[in-house]
Amino acid sequence: MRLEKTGKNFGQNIVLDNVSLSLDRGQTMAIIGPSAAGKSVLLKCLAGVYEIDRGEILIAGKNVADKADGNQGHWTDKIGMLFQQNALFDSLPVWQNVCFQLIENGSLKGKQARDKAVELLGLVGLDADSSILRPSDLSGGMQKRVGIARAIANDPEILLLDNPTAGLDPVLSNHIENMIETIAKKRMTTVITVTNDMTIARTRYDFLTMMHEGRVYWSGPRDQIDHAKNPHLAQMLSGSSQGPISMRTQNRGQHLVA
Ligand SMILES: Nc1ncnc2c1ncn2[C@@H]1O[C@H](COP(=O)(O)OP(=O)(O)OP(=O)(O)O)[C@@H](O)[C@H]1O
Repeated sequence: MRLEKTGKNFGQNIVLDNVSLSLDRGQTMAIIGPSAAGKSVLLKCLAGVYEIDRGEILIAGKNVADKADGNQGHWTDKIGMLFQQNALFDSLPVWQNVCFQLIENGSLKGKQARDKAVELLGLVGLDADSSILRPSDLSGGMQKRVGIARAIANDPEILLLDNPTAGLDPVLSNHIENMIETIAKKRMTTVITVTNDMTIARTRYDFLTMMHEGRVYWSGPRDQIDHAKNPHLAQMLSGSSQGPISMRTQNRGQHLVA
């Protein structure tokens, strides 16, 4: 999977600017960065939720962003995504949420789908009883795990996770990160995870990328992190309020702290 000089605007707001990244199958990458850096938009562009305005998204060598080329096909079927707000349907029980895509495309129905959902829920530490509940009956952490179970339901080649451990206790976070690692290594799934947990970012993924104001500020393998001489990265990893990254309002350039 490769992003080549990818760009995305919302009106006048340049949200992704010249983003180039590359991962081989089975490799994993954590993406960090301050609020509004473009992390979620990057994942959504990769998942086909948003179209990019510039550059290329290459999957298995094909530019899937180039509609004219007829390359798009069903590439989004190869992608599983956990959205930041989970995006679960409250009108459906948990098991139908988990197997939503498989039910929709006719791969599974009825008891088969329910059994598959229970199996997937087990992987994320939820018991079978939770499968018949509505998402709103679950705690925030449980909803997050249902979202992860849904993201892996179609055995994706590329797994995109927007803050998978947000709101989870350390034991569960560890369990989820172990599961992500196992999926990546055993199924050769490429994983890109946006996270605010700096320990997870620097220890659990093959590569780390830091974004800031829509650009890649630093990207490299895990063993290079401690040698990086990038003040943005150093500040982000240490969580210091002193440094080049200042607190910003929603609008680019308007700083709360100079
Ligand atoms: N659908 C949209 N329409 C207009 N602007 C958007 C849309 N989605 C995101 N943006 C803008 O794109 C920028 C990047 O947003 P994004 O959600 O990618 O940030 P982020 O790095 O994930 O931040 P956070 O860590 O706070 O979730 C922000 O300025 C945001 O307001």
